[in-house]
Amino acid sequence: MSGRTTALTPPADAVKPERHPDAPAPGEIIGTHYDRCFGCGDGAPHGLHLVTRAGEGVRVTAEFTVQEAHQGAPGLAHGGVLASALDETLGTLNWLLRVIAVTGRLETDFVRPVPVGTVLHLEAEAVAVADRKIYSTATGRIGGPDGPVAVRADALFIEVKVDHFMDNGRPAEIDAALADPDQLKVARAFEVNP
Ligand SMILES: CCCCCCCCCCCCCCCC(=O)SCCNC(=O)CCNC(=O)[C@H](O)C(C)(C)COP(=O)(O)OP(=O)(O)OC[C@H]1O[C@@H](n2cnc3c(N)ncnc32)[C@H](O)[C@@H]1OP(=O)(O)O
Repeated sequence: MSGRTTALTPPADAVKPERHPDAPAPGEIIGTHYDRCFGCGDGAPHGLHLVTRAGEGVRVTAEFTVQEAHQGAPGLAHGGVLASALDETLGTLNWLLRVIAVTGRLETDFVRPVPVGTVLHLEAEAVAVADRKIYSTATGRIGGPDGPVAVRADALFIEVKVDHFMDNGRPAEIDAALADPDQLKVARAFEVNP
């Protein structure tokens, strides 16, 4: 992690993140946390449809194919879309920690242009935890998992309770989520009781 701003430098009392004993095994696909999520949901038509796998330790890998709907300049991915792919991959790390957390800060470097049709190979790792704060870092490579880095990010996620969504989400979608048994299963996986 580059720690480019002090906000992304873990404090002295930060500890190494610990993979939860019930976390998905290395190599296992980590399912979507919400069917309509722009990052990982199957029910988001213009979404990224990211498929993420658990890695060793507190690491995940993901692949994202840049589609025509993701362009910013002709034939090239929009930077915000690439930042979303990094954000989603980083967010999935919290599954391995078994905590619900949202992005507080995301710092992104765009190193190489990413053409439409490219498969972006993403890798993320949680590097430190301090109370509710989870520090993590990610890269996106092109041309293969060992190809050159096209994008990278450092992030700070903040642990929240399920009330964060109940209190702030639009009621129509919250009610639909609570009525969906699959969504409730996801919430139980996070050990929350909505
Ligand atoms: C029915 C439902 C089922 C649900 C089933 C599960 C669903 C699972 C969904 C997961 C979804 C993931 C999706 C992908 C990841 C997103 O894209 S998440 C969406 C984007 N992010 C957001 O919307 C977050 C918006 N921000 C907020 O709501 C609030 O600012 C936060 C982040 C919750 C923090 O507020 P707070 O809880 O009041 O915390 P606060 O006391 O201000 O800060 C706590 C600590 O964090 C630090 N901090 C806070 N913000 C920042 C910041 N921006 N920069 C630096 N430090 C910060 C503070 O300085 C403080 O540090 P200490 O003083 O403890 O050292």
